[in-house]
Amino acid sequence: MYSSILSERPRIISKLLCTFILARNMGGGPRTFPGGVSKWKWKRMHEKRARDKERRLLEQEKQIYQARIRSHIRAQLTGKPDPRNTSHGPLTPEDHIKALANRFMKEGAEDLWNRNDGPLKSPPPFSKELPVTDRSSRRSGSIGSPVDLRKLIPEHGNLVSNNGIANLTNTNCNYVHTRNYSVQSRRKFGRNDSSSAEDVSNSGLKGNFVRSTIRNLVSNPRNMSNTNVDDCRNNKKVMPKRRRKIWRNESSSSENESDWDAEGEPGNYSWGRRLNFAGEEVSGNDEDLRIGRDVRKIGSKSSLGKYDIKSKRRMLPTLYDEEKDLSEQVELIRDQLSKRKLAQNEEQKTEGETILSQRRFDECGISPLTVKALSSAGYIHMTRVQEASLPLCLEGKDTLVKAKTGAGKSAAYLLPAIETVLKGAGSITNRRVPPIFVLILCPTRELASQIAAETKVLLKYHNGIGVQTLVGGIRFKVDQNRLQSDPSQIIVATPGRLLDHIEIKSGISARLMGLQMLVLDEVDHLLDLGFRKDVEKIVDCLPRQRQSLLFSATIPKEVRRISQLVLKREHAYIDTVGIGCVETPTEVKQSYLIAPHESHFQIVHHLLKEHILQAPDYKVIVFCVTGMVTSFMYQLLREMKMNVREMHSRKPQLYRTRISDEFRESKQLILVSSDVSARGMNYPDVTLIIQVGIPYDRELYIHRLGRTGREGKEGEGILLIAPWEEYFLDEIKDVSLERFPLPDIDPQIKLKIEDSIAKIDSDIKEGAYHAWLGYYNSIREIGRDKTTLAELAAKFSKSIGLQTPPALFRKTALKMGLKDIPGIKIRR
Ligand SMILES: Nc1ncnc2c1ncn2[C@@H]1O[C@H](COP(=O)(O)OP(=O)(O)OP(=O)(O)O)[C@@H](O)[C@H]1O
Repeated sequence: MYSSILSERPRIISKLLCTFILARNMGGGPRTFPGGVSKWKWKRMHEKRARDKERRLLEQEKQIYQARIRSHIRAQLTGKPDPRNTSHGPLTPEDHIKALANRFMKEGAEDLWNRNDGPLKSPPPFSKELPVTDRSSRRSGSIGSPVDLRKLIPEHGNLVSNNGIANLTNTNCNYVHTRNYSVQSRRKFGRNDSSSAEDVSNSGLKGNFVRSTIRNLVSNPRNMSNTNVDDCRNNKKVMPKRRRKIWRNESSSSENESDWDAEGEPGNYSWGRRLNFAGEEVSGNDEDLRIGRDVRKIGSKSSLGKYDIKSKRRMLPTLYDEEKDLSEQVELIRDQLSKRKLAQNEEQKTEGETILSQRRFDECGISPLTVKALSSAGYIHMTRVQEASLPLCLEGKDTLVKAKTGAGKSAAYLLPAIETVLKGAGSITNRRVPPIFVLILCPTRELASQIAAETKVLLKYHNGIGVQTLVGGIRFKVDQNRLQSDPSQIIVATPGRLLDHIEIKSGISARLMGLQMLVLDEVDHLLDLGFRKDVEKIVDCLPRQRQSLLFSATIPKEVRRISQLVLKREHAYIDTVGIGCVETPTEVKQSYLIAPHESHFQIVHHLLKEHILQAPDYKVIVFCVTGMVTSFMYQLLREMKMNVREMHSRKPQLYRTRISDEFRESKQLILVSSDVSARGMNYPDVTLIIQVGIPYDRELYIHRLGRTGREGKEGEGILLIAPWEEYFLDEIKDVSLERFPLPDIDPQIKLKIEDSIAKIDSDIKEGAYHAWLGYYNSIREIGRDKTTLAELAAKFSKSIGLQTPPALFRKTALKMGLKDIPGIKIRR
């Protein structure tokens, strides 16, 4: 049985095979096709071609739609020819679309072109948000129907007619699809609008999403729009909003896009949206999600760094609010501060007028006898500088004080000085030499006398306490006798004379060993080159355990530094002027006049005459640059019948003291002075200061001017300079000066002055005028011929009868860029 089956086996197998093969339905077509390809291969090839064609048509559709949009935009700009295309006029929208159709579809485009598909007459439903479209400016004459794609795609008439119309009417999806697609193709191929769809599909559209969409379209064309919309919706589901923002960051190509994006329509998540940062297509399946994650990663804050434009938006609202609150508060505080400052300024102004504070002397803990003396002198309330400095000075602290001229600085150091003496006198036990408890140094004799006089007023009720001056111009022997007969605890001295006493060992050094307080009035001047060495020597002779008080209206930076020579490291600095404020008195009107130096005498005379007319109780100081010029000016004004006095270093001390006292007490008087009266001198109620010629420096200008407007009173200051002295105005540019026009001088007065000058020059002060002119001319010559400086200096010194030229001469020369004058000692 088995053997028969085995023998029959080949036959059975062949029969079965035959049955199986013959039973198959092979279809009616040929088994092979041209080129020897099988039926299946043939079929696949055709399917592929159909897909490609479909894809191409879709691309054309998109590009034509884009062209319509562009054309629409151009339609609005009609009449504005493209500046780049100067040889041709602008195309009409129809021509433009036609040309594009020709370009995209090559053959037969003319026939395919539907004239009714001209520029968009009305936007598609989804283009409501199209911002570039100015509806009012839309051109008429075009037909409003959408592009008839049936004519463009005859082979798939049905398919595309459904889809084309659906695409246009149905949705943002397709529109966005198209736009994004174009973005993508621009990314990939640059701005090559004519790139074929094939190129695009070959190079860029490789994502599953694209493939599945096209496959879907081919297999079931009717579903195209739905498929896309569905896909879009699906995409929306899978794509979180944040990803959309990242996309927006990257795509900056169109304002439309951002608007549409903001709407959040489904179409926003179409093909174009699926680009990664490299511009590659990203599909919507799992792989896409992974890529999407990558996209997120690439676009993360850390990767974008400073280019992350969202970083600002990410600020927590609370933080932002806090910051806003804070800035509002800061503004409020600033506002309040400026108001307070204004109020303070007002207050200061009012206080400045009276210079007095609210604090009384009996509140500050000084001796009742001193308070009594103050009261009888009419001092009840402290001035501002006294209020600020007294507590520290009375504590025994080293202090550097800056306060405006006429602010009451003298009393501010005299009161602690008296207290020091009182304390020191109480602690004396059987000393053989009566100690000097307080030493006050000042630069001029007149100032020393003035300080001593003021001290005496304050010591009125203090028996046994005395003050004595040691100044030049008095016979040395007289000084010595007084020191022996009346050993005072307070000495007011000029540095030169005190040093003389120390050097000849008159016994003063021993007395100075008990010194407890050193005061430097006009400290900036005392520590200036002219005095510094003398001051240093004096300080070296003084005990280290002492209190030092330094006062001035002007304290330049270098003086602050040098003041360490005298002050302890831990000293106090009081500045009642204020940082950035000018030291000149607020109530003084300042002006300047530039005139040739030959006319200065006439101008001074004219100014004085005018002032006398305006202020019957006039009291004027005229400052001149040298003693010689001062003397000459005095002579001239006296010749012109003016009530005038002179004050300069060429006059004997007794005369100077007498004149100083007289001027202090008088009214209707003119004092012509050199700089001996410039600092510290307290001549009450001076109405006008005239400075003829530039002062040595800015500080001297302030001190000269400070002889008026004291105690907050009103005053006036005029600076009269020659044209070459104009450079000085730069040095005082922070001070507000008004320029005066040149006055018209009466020719008769002019003649009279010229006669007087001639008379003085020949009869009274031989050569003085010429010396004065020589001074100016010499300085002018320095500017012209720098090599002759030494000669000029010598000539000038000789011409004015001096051994050495004045400091101003040297300073001016230096300012003009000259080297120092060799071998000539400078005189101050
Ligand atoms: N507490 C006070 N009450 C009233 N008057 C005062 C008081 N203190 C000082 N004075 C007066 O103020 C005027 C100016 O004082 P003082 O000469 O001390 O000024 P200063 O600041 O030293 O000026 P300068 O810087 O020119 O030397 C003087 O006439 C003085 O009598």
